Amino acid sequence: MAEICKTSLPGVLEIFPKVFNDQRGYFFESFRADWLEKEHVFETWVQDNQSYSQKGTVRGLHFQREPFAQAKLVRVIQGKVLDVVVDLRKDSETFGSYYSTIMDTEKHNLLYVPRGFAHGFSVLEDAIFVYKCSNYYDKESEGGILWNDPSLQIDWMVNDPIISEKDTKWQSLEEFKVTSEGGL
Ligand SMILES: Cc1cn([C@H]2C[C@H](O)[C@@H](COP(=O)(O)OP(=O)(O)O[C@H]3O[C@@H](C)C(=O)[C@@H](O)[C@H]3O)O2)c(=O)[nH]c1=O
Repeated sequence: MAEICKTSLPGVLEIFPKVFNDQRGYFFESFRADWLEKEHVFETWVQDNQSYSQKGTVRGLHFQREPFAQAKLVRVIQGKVLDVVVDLRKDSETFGSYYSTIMDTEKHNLLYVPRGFAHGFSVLEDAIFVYKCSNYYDKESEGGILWNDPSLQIDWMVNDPIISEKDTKWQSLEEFKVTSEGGL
């Protein structure tokens, strides 16, 4: 059975599947609804996404606003990333804190990211990143926080990252707090 671990941010779960290795290769269960149900999380996943990124890329930090807010269940199927989530939930005791973890194809770990978090990752080895979303993509609902926000002090473990133009223009956490009246 997979190991379901609470993290430093209430609601964020890290999942370590049981991997069966033998002379052919490996087998593991990559998704089970009951992993989350045991933690009283009930999601209907409606969209799966896949991206490929070169080593040195940073994508993030992204969220969608209500009514298109998304929970995500993320993992890598090739390569290695540093996955990062930032708590943007209004009135959360951990508002403005982040959790990061290395995701790779040895541990095959997954991260459950609830609504109300910004999410991003940096690419430590060329990576295929896949994730389930609990709501559909909606361009108008997209939001973000600057990946290198000075108050977050995230160590992304990459220098001079490859980044989209869009991701250079998000708000700082301070600006976000003001414009969102304290959070998501
Ligand atoms: C996310 C997304 C993008 N797109 C389109 C929009 C755009 O033209 C192209 C690339 O989009 P982006 O640059 O936003 O892709 P990307 O930077 O990979 O965006 C993703 O980043 C990670 C960190 C997340 O957490 C995701 O939720 C998502 O925001 O794909 C969709 O059609 N559907 C989607 O669900």
